[in-house]
Amino acid sequence: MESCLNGKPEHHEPIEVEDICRNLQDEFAALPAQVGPPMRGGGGVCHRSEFTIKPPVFQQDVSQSENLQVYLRIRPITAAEGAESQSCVRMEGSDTVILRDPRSFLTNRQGDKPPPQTAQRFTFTQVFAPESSQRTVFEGSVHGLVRDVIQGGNSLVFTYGVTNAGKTFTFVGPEHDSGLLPRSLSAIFSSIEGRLYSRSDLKPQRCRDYSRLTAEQQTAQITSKRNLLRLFFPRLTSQNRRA
Ligand SMILES: Nc1ncnc2c1ncn2[C@@H]1O[C@H](COP(=O)(O)OP(=O)(O)OP(=O)(O)O)[C@@H](O)[C@H]1O
Repeated sequence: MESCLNGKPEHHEPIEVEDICRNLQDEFAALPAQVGPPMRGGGGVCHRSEFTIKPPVFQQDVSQSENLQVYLRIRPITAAEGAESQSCVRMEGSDTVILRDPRSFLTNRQGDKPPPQTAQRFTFTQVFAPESSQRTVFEGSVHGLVRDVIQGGNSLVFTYGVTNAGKTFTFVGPEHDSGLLPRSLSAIFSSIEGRLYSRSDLKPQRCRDYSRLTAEQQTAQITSKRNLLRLFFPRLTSQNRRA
């Protein structure tokens, strides 16, 4: 840990991607073999009617009143991933998911006897199902934070997940179905509509401070901004001059 914090971790042997994959699978199976209460498979997602649940390894029990809120969005399974992948993830209420060991599906494909069904339970502030719309995710997660920011609060929002998990889709989204960032900006700009200061005699300084400009300083500012625009967008500014 120390070497990670102080700089690049030292690797004595080359790490191969295949090794990492194998290790992760072993980790899944190497949990303490404590058997939890049997659970009825509901919603038609689980193939078996019962399976054992191992004790949670990551129980992030985050209440709304805490500063840190962790949301999980499950994206729809793609055709390439196959419908059977859907069976790996099952929602239990609005804040919990059950993950099943994917090896059981792989072994089934090869015709071997499937290993005992094992699962892990993860709890979040809220879990969004694959069919959740961008609007539902925004209103259920970030909307309240944006309101706080408009009132002067501070918030940090980030997405975290493996490649192809849906981070960009959730954060930015396609043009016709915008994600968290455009929705947040739209809420912020709507909130200041009609309250914009239209004169150009204030100049922001550092973070929160500002200075009032004299008439000469305003002229100098306007000239320097026009020059910059001409430099970067010569065609646009010459069209404006003609109009
Ligand atoms: N909720 C969703 N509904 C429909 N399609 C989705 C959803 N989430 C992700 N996708 C699709 O899944 C694919 C991967 O999503 P995305 O590019 O957002 O992943 P990512 O986590 O940003 O990946 P990377 O880290 O590699 O950039 C994209 O084709 C995206 O359109």
